[in-house]
Amino acid sequence: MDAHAIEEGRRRWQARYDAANKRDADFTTLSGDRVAPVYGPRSGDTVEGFERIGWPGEYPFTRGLYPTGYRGRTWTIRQFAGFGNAQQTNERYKMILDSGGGGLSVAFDMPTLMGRDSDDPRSLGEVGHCGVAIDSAADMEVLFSGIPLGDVTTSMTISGPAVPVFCMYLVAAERQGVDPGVLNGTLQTDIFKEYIAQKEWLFQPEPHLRLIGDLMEHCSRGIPAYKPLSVSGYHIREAGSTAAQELAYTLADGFGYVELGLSRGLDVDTFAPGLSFFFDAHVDFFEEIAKFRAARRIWARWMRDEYGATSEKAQWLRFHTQTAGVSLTAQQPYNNVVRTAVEALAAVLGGTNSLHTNALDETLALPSEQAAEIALRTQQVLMEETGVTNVADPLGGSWYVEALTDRIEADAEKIFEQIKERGRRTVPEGNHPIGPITSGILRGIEDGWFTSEIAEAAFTYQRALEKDEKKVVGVNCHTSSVTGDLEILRVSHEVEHEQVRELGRRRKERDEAAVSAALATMMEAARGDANMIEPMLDAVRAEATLGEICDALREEWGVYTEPPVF
Ligand SMILES: CC(C)(COP(=O)(O)OP(=O)(O)OC[C@H]1O[C@@H](n2cnc3c(N)ncnc32)[C@H](O)[C@@H]1OP(=O)(O)O)[C@@H](O)C(=O)NCCC(=O)NCCSC(=O)CCC(=O)O
Repeated sequence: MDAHAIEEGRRRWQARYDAANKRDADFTTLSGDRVAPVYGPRSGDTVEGFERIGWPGEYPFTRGLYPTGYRGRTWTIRQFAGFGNAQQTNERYKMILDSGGGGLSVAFDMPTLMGRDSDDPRSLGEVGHCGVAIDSAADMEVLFSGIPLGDVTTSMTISGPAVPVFCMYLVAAERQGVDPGVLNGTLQTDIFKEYIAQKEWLFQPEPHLRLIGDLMEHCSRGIPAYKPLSVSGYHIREAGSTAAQELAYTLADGFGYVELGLSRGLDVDTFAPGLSFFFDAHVDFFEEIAKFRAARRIWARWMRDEYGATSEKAQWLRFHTQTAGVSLTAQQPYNNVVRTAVEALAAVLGGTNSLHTNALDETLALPSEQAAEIALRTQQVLMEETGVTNVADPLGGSWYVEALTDRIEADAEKIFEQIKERGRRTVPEGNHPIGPITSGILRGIEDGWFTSEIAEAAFTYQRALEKDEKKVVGVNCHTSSVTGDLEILRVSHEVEHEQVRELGRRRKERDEAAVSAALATMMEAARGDANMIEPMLDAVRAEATLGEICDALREEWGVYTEPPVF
């Protein structure tokens, strides 16, 4: 790009920066020097390929979504939390909000994630262990008691049974007297990544996609600020993928949901802002920063050029980041604080919109209160002390970071082509029921391609670790240590007994005939084409349980079984 065009861009950025709201904060260095809100090429310089880098707040958004960077608003501190019953988790949420957490993020226990009630025999021993147990709308009401749902943005990490859990959240809001139309938050919902990596699915892919389509339609019509999908690379990376695979599979999944919305006749500029993303921040500092920058650029280009998005918000890739659970070690667990800080810094320098920092004890158990506090304080140290919020995309223009960004983007584009090619093999061009990328994803799930690609990458890394080519402190180098064992959080089995008793009591008190009638109406919708959200909401209002709703759907749609791959 020639010097004149660069100067024009700088002026455009400056005008938008001047017009935007800024935080009332000190934007100087520790020594008191003023710094500019963004840096770019020297005046008069020509920079080849500068249109790929650009300025914060404009297409292709490589340098961030906002002209102000974090001067307008800092990232949301959103700590993922949940354990025991709704009452215990509610207390933890109040502690998080009181200590400066900016939003909530619900972790559900394994039975809830699998759409099973706490008294299901398969739930035995798991209730309240890796998250909070939610059986019905009454639990959701307790979970958010005293927390105004109209004011606090809440993210819920659940995909298989996301839709009935979302209905419980809407009913809890109704019971607080909050108009569901004003709710703002995020539901994970991303079923593609369940088949690809996390493996917590319920139904066959096609009916499940129809249910997600119903959810997208419902939200885009009536809950405009809510993000019904958090397209997740985190679990793909944690399963052992490379950074480029994480990026490419996740963005491809995102394209799949765009194709789903378009196939339902929804307007891309209306529904696309409801697609949000979720990435891992692993320990290779610069590669991660490059990944986040490439993610924004690829998404903006595909949304504009492939899917016809014209509004900026529909081209924006907004993302939450979690530091890499898989990088934490049980050996010398205090080192995990350092890893988490470095990973969190990479997320921030990559422009994350929301962040969770892992607790040092998470390889051993759910975080203790002290470990959760250190994790939260890690973000606060970055935000308040280090000066990283002063300048937007401070690494933009670094030869290394720009080259890495380009390389990861090129690798991702190659993977998109492979996915499309798999789709072409299944369905002839022009006949895709949802879209070409979706056909490729479904084929890749069906024939185990994603799983084996990830397994291959995981194996390559593990071999490198075992040959000492890659190092992990405390594991294959610097192993001697004076630190002792950590106190870890143990969730008592009494929680399970209490939850089962409470569920039994609620079942006795509800109007059985109303529950059966509401479930029957919901199943009629499931068998036809009508949007299922309203009838599901009625079932939830009648206190139908999560297990009852999911079992009815499992019966109709069939349970997914993964094909064996050797
Ligand atoms: C979009 C995100 C990513 C973030 O939403 P947030 O509400 O926190 O932030 P946001 O939308 O970026 O910002 C809030 C509002 O401020 C505006 N805003 C932000 N920065 C601004 C700036 N500089 N200038 C002007 N406006 C700005 C935004 O446009 C938005 O307004 P408007 O709305 O008006 O635009 C959302 O989807 C989210 O919260 N995701 C979290 C997902 C999550 O928690 N997942 C946990 C998974 S945990 C898991 O899976 C477990 C893994 C394990 O196994 O451990």
